[in-house]
Amino acid sequence: MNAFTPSLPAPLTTAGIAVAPSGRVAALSAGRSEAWTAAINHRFVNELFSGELDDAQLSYYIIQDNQFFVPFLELLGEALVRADTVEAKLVFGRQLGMICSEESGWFEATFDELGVSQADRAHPHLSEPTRSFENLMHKAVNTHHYPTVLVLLVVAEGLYLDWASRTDAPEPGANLPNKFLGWVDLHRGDEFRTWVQFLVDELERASGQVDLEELTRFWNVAVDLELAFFNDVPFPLEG
Ligand SMILES: Cc1ncc(CN)c(N)n1
Repeated sequence: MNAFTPSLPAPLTTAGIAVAPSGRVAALSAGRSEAWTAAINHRFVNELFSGELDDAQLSYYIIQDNQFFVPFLELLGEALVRADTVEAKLVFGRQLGMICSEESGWFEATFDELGVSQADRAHPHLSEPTRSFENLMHKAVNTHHYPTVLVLLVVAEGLYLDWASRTDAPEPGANLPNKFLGWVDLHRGDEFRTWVQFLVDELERASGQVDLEELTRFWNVAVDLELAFFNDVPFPLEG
């Protein structure tokens, strides 16, 4: 990097999440900051913002993401079970309620709008990144280890908050169909930022005495899979 290259925002900071500079989350995120930056600035996100994704591309993405949804719910459920304070359990319970209503509603409305078949909603062919993500989430749930579960939640929610909070994102209420703007809106704003800050703070607190090596393995694979998930959406070759 030369003197004229602006430094890139560190993971989680695009939306103003506070990360202790010498803490565990900063250490975990440092190793995959390039992949994180590549994901939040992906062409998929650019064309979601501009509404240029065609229906086949958006359908491909949401069919796969709908398969991500159930293991993600189970991950949240495991976090609720393993959380060591009542306050944290309440936060997880509220977030479960939100995604089972608002987020699930966006999927259904968008499937209807795009004319996605019942077979593709329920039993699609799973892409390699979707299959690997499912495996990773099941593996994390089966550790029954709160900090490990939190690592996947921080990556999945923090990376989505970061891309949806880019300064070039369409404004709330912009003249853009809900199939695009609705997905952006679900991943930004004060409530979603507060949720991600909670996850980061919980991970910082709960991982204080934990060996970082295993957590780092989960962090790195999760960030790589987020990037692979976007890379998997078919785009015509640029030329
Ligand atoms: C692949 C992926 N990663 C994260 C999110 C946000 N929960 C998501 N919907 N899909």
